Amino acid sequence: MATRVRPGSKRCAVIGGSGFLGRHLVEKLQDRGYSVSVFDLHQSYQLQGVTFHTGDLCDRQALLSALQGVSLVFHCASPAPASDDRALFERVNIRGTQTVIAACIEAGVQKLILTSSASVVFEGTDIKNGREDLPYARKPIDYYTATKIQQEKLVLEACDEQNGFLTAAIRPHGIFGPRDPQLVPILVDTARRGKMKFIIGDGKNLVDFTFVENVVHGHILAAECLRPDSPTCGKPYHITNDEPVRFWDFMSDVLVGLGYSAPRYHLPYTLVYGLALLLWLLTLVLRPVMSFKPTFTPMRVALAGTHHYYSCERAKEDLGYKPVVSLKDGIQRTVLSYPHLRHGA
Ligand SMILES: NC(=O)C1=CN([C@@H]2O[C@H](COP(=O)(O)OP(=O)(O)OC[C@H]3O[C@@H](n4cnc5c(N)ncnc54)[C@H](OP(=O)(O)O)[C@@H]3O)[C@@H](O)[C@H]2O)C=CC1
Ligand SMILES: CC(C)CCC[C@@H](C)[C@H]1CC[C@H]2C3=C(CC[C@]12C)[C@@]1(C)CCC(=O)C[C@@H]1CC3
Repeated sequence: MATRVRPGSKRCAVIGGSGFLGRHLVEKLQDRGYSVSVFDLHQSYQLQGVTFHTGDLCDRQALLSALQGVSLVFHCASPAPASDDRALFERVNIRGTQTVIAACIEAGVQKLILTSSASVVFEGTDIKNGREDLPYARKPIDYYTATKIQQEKLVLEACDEQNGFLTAAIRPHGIFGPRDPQLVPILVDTARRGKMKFIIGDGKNLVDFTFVENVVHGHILAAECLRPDSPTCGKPYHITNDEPVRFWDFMSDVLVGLGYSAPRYHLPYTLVYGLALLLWLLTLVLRPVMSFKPTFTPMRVALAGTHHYYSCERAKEDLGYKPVVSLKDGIQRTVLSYPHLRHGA
């Protein structure tokens, strides 16, 4: 094991710091006086005072050189769920996370905070105010989620108070905000192709959407509360906006805010889910000869048509968490940040 980094040092590294959440985290950490470095496949921006290391997190040597002198690591890298690439998820989220843990220990890092996902307990059926003690999904809804479960277990099991290596996991849900490459762009693309006319199910299902700055806030609180003997050691925390909202109201607010029409016509959930499943199976069969990516995947349909919202009581109690941006303000700031996606732009 390397020489231990001075306890209380404010040197941290963000693995995945070029991504959507990672970059917001880097910016806030810098504001709070941390000295920050980024480890990612690529460098997507420049920020004075931030050092970038490009490399693959599965490469232990590359990680080791990036982690020298770092006391706190945030691991928020993952292949995008939309890639639906089982081998890639297993390589990066499972074996890569084992490499991250080993490199952290070897470099003398003291704290590791993982960005997990609230979806680790979601099996495609209703979850209302779910707490962290719900069992992991036995039948995860996709490969992405299956590997996020393994990843979270690895990180939490690595927590070793005796040897001074402390870990915790943040489970956000439905992150949105400026620069998100996923939720708003996919929504707008679907609307532009005339496919956002339908509501899947009765439209009354409640879901958590979490403004990115609240997710960042949860990560930093977890890192700062993670001390030997603190209740945070080895624990997962739901971090949400604490304002469950009807999935279709949220979608409509974003669409209308950007000048598109809200979906109006209802389609039965089981019909759409069945069709999405058929289409997904077809993409698997046809993959050797052609590749296409359906908009309505079984995972998206399940997310769009069921209740799934989570209690963040544990984060409130252990971390003193409270959302810093309301859902209404978050939606407004998000909509304003995408002028190029406005209707007619
Ligand atoms: N967005 C959401 O709604 C939710 C996200 N999460 C989790 O939050 C985290 C961040 O997600 P988000 O910011 O949305 O995702 P992004 O894709 O924007 O960011 C992930 C970053 O990790 C990088 N990366 C991927 N593979 C590797 C690798 N092998 N080595 C080094 N870097 C790599 C990506 O590079 P590249 O772009 O080149 O692939 C990207 O820069 C993820 O762990 C995700 O599972 C959890 C719940 C909800
Ligand atoms: C086409 C429409 C039915 C839906 C368009 C919006 C969706 C792209 C998003 C709605 C909920 C989002 C979500 C995620 C990705 C984007 C959505 C499906 C995650 C799967 C991202 C990664 C996670 O860990 C969980 C997220 C749940 C919510």
